Amino acid sequence: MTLTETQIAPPLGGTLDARAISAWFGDHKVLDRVSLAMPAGKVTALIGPSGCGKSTFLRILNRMHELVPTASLAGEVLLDDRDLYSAERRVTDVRRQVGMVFQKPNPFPAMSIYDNVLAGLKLTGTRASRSARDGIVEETLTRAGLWKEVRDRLRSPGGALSGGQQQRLCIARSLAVRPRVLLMDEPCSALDPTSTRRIEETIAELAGEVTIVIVTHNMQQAARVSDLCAFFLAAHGTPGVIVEHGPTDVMFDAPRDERTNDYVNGRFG
Ligand SMILES: Nc1ncnc2c1ncn2[C@@H]1O[C@H](COP(=O)(O)OP(=O)(O)OP(=O)(O)O)[C@@H](O)[C@H]1O
Repeated sequence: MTLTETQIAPPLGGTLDARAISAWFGDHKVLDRVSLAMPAGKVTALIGPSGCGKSTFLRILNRMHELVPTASLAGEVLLDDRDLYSAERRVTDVRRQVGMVFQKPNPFPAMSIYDNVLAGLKLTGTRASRSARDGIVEETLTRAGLWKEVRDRLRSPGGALSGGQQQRLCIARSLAVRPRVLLMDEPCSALDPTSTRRIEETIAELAGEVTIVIVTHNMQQAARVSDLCAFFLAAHGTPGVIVEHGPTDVMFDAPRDERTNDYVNGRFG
């Protein structure tokens, strides 16, 4: 694939629809028939106590779960009505369309900021002219809220940035391959409050353009950044299920289930 300047406009987010997802590590079942629709351009937060399967569910959404040798799953994940797990679907294509930002910022530390942004494009074999590359770097760093801070030092190593800047660089790197969906697994848990707030602003700016699914333990963060919330729970060694999901304001102000109410108000977990 060769990119031209006209092709670097951001695509609109896609709708993800997970249907009856069960997951195992070996014979340990960790999710039981979890269904969740994650609407295009919205931010969906996955909340719940440790070990209830949120990260596993997230990693199923871009086929990273299958990287674990003992892992298996049942159910289907549709991206705009097409199953990510169908036989004709290439896993590299799935991971390009459904990007991932991890808990710990993981830029290539010795690689320049400029090359870090383009690293995913190189991996997918995408060729681009010099001016198209410059355009992608500026556009994605701008969308990730980092451009103004790094525009004068694009050739500096990614590892020289602060933790919060590194995380925004990783967001820019994810955006450079033009994903329809961005998965974020506790993206702020390694960051200070100021950097956390900056990432939250970035999420707000990206919403609408990209569908975002974020795992967070921080209830204030879930309330601030998400449109929709899903509350996961795994009771007493049983596999994780979604107890309740819906608009974030309802989940926080008027949940239907007492367990949701207790969790969002910090009474367990
Ligand atoms: N690679 C793995 N191999 C075996 N078991 C795993 C693996 N990853 C996760 N598990 C198990 O799957 C279950 C769900 O873990 P998962 O990390 O998805 O939960 P979580 O809700 O994201 O937890 P946390 O909030 O602590 O990150 C746990 O029992 C965990 O021990």
